[in-house]
Formats: sequence, C-alpha cells, structure tokens
Amino acid sequence: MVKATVCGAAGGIGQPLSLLLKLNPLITELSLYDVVNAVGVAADLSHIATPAQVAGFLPADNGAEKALQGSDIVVIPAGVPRKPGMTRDDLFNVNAGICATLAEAIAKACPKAFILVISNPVNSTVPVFAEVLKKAGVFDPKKLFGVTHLDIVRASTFVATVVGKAEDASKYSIPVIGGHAGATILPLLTQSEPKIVSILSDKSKRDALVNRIQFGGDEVVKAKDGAGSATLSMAQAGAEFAEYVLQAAFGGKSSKTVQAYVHLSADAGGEQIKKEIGADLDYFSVNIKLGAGGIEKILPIGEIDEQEKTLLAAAVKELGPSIDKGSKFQPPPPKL
Ligand SMILES: NC(=O)c1ccc[n+]([C@@H]2O[C@H](COP(=O)([O-])OP(=O)(O)OC[C@H]3O[C@@H](n4cnc5c(N)ncnc54)[C@H](O)[C@@H]3O)[C@@H](O)[C@H]2O)c1
Ligand SMILES: O=C(O)C[C@H](O)C(=O)O
Repeated sequence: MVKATVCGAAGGIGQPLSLLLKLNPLITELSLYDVVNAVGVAADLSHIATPAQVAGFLPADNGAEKALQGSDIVVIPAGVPRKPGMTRDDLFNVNAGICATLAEAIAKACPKAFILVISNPVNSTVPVFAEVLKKAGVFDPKKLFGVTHLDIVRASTFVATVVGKAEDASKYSIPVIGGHAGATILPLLTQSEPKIVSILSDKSKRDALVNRIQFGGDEVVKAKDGAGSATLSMAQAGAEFAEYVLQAAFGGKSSKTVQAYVHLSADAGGEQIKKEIGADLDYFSVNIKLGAGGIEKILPIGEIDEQEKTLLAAAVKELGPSIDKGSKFQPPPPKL
C-alpha cells in the first residue's frame, strides 16, 4: 500500500501531475490537496480505472493534515509561478510562506514521507522545508528532494536536437547539477552519454546549448506570455522523478543515478561534494543513488573540464545567498 499526496493539486502542474500519479500502478491511495478545486479534480480522476483510490481536500477542518495523514510520498507544486520579467527569486516571499505551512503539516501528519519540492525558488524553498522539519525534530535529509529533473529532461531534448537526433532525445543522458535557477543550473555536457564530441569542440554551439538548458524555463514563461510557466513538461518530469523514488522504496528496483537538489549530509556522502565544489554549501543538486530509505548515497561529480569549472564557480557563488535566504526564513506568526 503506497499513499501519495499532491499539494497544489488543482494547479497548472498539479492537475497533470495528479493524472500521471493516478496512472502509476505502485500508488494505491492518491490524496489531492489545494486551497481551491481539489475535491473537483479528485472526483474527475477517481473515474479512471487504475488501482489508486483518490480523495480531495480543501483547507477547512484541518484539510491539509487530513490529506497528508500517513502519506509515503508528498509532491509539492503549490505556489505562484513566474510571469515575464520575473526571476524565480521574486516568488520567494509568497512561496516560502506556503512551503513553511505545508512543511508543518507534513511534520505532523506524515513525518516519514519522501518530500519532493517543486515550488520555486527551489534553491531556497528546500532549505525552508528543512528548517521547519528540523524544528519539529523530524528532518531526514535522505528523504527531502528539490525536484530539478525538468533540467535533466530539457538537457536530453536540447542536446539531441543540436546533434540532429531529436527523435532520440530519451537516449541522451546528461547530468545537470548545482541548483534550479539560471547560472546555478550546471549541465555537464562532457559527461553526456552518448558522447557529443562535435558539440564540445564547437565553442559557440556549446555555449548556446548551455545557455538554453540554463534558461529553458524563461523560454516557456515568455511563450505563455503572462499565463504562467512550464506545467506539462514539469508534470511529466515530476512524475518521472516520483517513479524513481517509488521504485527504489516500494518497487524493489534500486535506481539508476539521478540528480536532485538535496542536503549535503555527511552520512550520505555530502562532505565529498563540498570538497569537489570547494565550498561549504549545505545544499546542491548532485548525483544520487536511491534505495528503500531515499538517498542511499550521494555520488561524486566526477571529471569536469575547464569550462565547466568556470560554470561551477558561478553556480556556487549564486547558490550561497539563495540557501541562506531559505534557511533564515521566518514564517509569520499564526493569525489568532
Ligand atoms: N521545480 C521546477 O522545475 C518547476 C517547474 C515549473 C514550475 N515550478 C514551480 O511550481 C509552482 C507551481 O506552478 P504552477 O504553474 O502549477 O502554478 P499554478 O498557479 O497553476 O498552481 C499552483 C497551485 O498551488 C495552489 N496553492 C496556493 N497556495 C497553496 C497552499 N497554501 N496549499 C496548497 N496549495 C496551494 C494554488 O491554488 C494552485 O492551484 C510555481 O512556484 C512554479 O514556479 C517549478
Ligand atoms: O521557469 C520557471 O519559473 C518554472 C520552472 O522553474 C522551469 O524551469 O520551467
């Protein structure tokens, strides 16, 4: 029996993500929480003939805790998206408050759940989650993930396109590490499988490709022209990452190496990453191996070339303040 909860389930990401989770045969109970329309979305999905039993919850009568009660995995696309001209950091004031409130409910209702944070700015909202969970005494760094998987999906698609093999996008695997905003997004093109020698030797092609992966989110924000940011591709990426976590925890399949933005805890191997990046950051998107309890091991970044070292320095510089901002966030006192 596996219970999954989506917080922000009625939104642009939340609806297609909930649909994809309803189609996942490992999930037997799907709980949808939102401040609007969660009950309607749940009624709609409940007619699909797959095992997961669906229920929707609104905030009234402690709805968040009821929705989350006993969840094994919680996926969180709750919060406001960008409009043209905004950075992800511009979303912090609103979304940090939403994340802190949800983290409190998780700490009470399902403290052992895997937590997958999609809400932006991921570089700061993950530390917000961690601090609330720490305060409640239930923080497990092996179970908290900032979902950066859309960057990995984009890297495969954009690389395959430049190579002239767009139809083979899913066969390209490019680790993307660092964080999830502009210069903090660091695609390791030198580690692409299959190799992409022709791109690496053409500086302008390579620079353009790195830039497209780093700013792929802006492409969608611009095209949607005020109607939000990536939703469908994010739903697919979120469901795929959830599947990796679920398979490792409940499906008996240890994962291939994947990347997510996680706490660099010492017992999972995070100290090694701090040495590799030459900075004492508490969070970084890294290669991870997943197992029954979440992160089984943080794996090394490995060989990178001079151009990637320069990008790494820029990523580290921008990440530090974003992590601090999230870690120091003080949720407003509850209204009496
Ligand atoms: N990590 C990534 O790669 C990635 C990719 C795309 C979007 N995002 C982020 O995901 C978030 C959601 O984007 P979207 O396009 O789905 O936005 P949206 O506005 O369409 O949906 C957000 C949903 O969250 C709900 N919500 C607001 N406050 C809530 C609360 N306190 N509890 C529960 N639900 C609440 C809203 O009612 C809405 O249904 C944004 O912050 C966006 O920037 C992240
Ligand atoms: O760009 C955004 O604001 C949404 C998301 O982070 C993305 O990368 O698409």
